Amino acid sequence: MRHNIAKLYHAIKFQRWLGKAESIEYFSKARHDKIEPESDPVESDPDKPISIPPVDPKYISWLKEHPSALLAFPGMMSTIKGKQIVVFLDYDGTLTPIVDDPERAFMSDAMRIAVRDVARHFPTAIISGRSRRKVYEFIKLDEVYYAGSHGMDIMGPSIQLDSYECKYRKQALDKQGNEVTIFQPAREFLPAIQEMLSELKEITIGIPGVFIEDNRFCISVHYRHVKDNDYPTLENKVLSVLGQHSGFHLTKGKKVFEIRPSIKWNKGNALVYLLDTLGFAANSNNVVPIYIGDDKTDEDAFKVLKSGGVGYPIIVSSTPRQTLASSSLRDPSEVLSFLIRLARWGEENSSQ
Ligand SMILES: O=P(O)(O)OC[C@H]1O[C@H](O[C@H]2O[C@H](CO)[C@@H](O)[C@H](O)[C@H]2O)[C@H](O)[C@@H](O)[C@@H]1O
Repeated sequence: MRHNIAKLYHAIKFQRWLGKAESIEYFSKARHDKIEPESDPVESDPDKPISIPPVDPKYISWLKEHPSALLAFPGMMSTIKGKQIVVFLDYDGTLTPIVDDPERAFMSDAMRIAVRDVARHFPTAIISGRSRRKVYEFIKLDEVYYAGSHGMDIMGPSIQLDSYECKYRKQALDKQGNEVTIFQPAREFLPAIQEMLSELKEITIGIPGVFIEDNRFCISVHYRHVKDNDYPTLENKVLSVLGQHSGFHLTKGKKVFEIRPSIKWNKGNALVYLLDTLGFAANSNNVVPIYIGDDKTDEDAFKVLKSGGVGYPIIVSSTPRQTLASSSLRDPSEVLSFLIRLARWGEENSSQ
């Protein structure tokens, strides 16, 4: 296992990077994901009669490659027993269903209780594309760590700054008055992000349905409500704003363009940063990270676990998808069942 964690670190060239780096490595050139409109399930109207969808044979065969984490749960736990579990959770599409209005992606009370109960037994972090502040407002739990802006804004365990001197870190107090360390590797991009926000708002004013979300270290341009005819115009306008600012690139999520600083830092790096600052890198032979996420940006974290041969990368999907995850959960309701079981397992095993 120690060898596996070393591989994990090597995979993203982290190796005590935190202690040394004074600047974050930039992409050699701006990388843009291939931009294609994408469909995904949106939470259905609760008043509609329930119809059982036909079983998709492709999904059934995909499940053989990515078995249900619920069915795999007993096997997983028998190998984990005695080791330290650390839980990482994405937000949209994982802890809440995808909904039409990004401002109304509220988490259910049942999910909040399940996440809280998991966090009472295992260190738990949320790693989201949203701003850290926004995701905290949705989750409202003080028991978990938060990494917003796709990992570019982490409020994590307090670390000794003299041994980890770096211009991207600062000490702060959380809402409970506990010392935490804030790590923001894209801090110098903030002025340019504010400029881009104003430019995007102005340039897209004539396109009905566009919603621009300030995620602090990145920007989401939502087009879920944009007419198909207007999509190419919107895409051109977004690319034209991007073209005026060097050091940024575009990725694509669920009906959303995401503009991000071109630094080599993603959800995978955030996962390793949190493991390291939680103190598990030095004593890593007993650590089992579990990461649950539904989107393309979560693949960066899956990749870290897969290449290190450690932990459990779990994708949330009800359709067959190209993924590095080893197992799957169909939707947030299955995520809820998984978290409830995990918390119960933690309860039973902590009292032994
Ligand atoms: O990393 P995540 O926590 O999954 O954040 C990714 C993006 O999630 C949000 O947008 C998505 O969810 C919305 C609410 O369900 C939905 O309306 C939208 O179409 C989806 O793309 C969030 O609003 C974005 O800023 C995040 O980048």
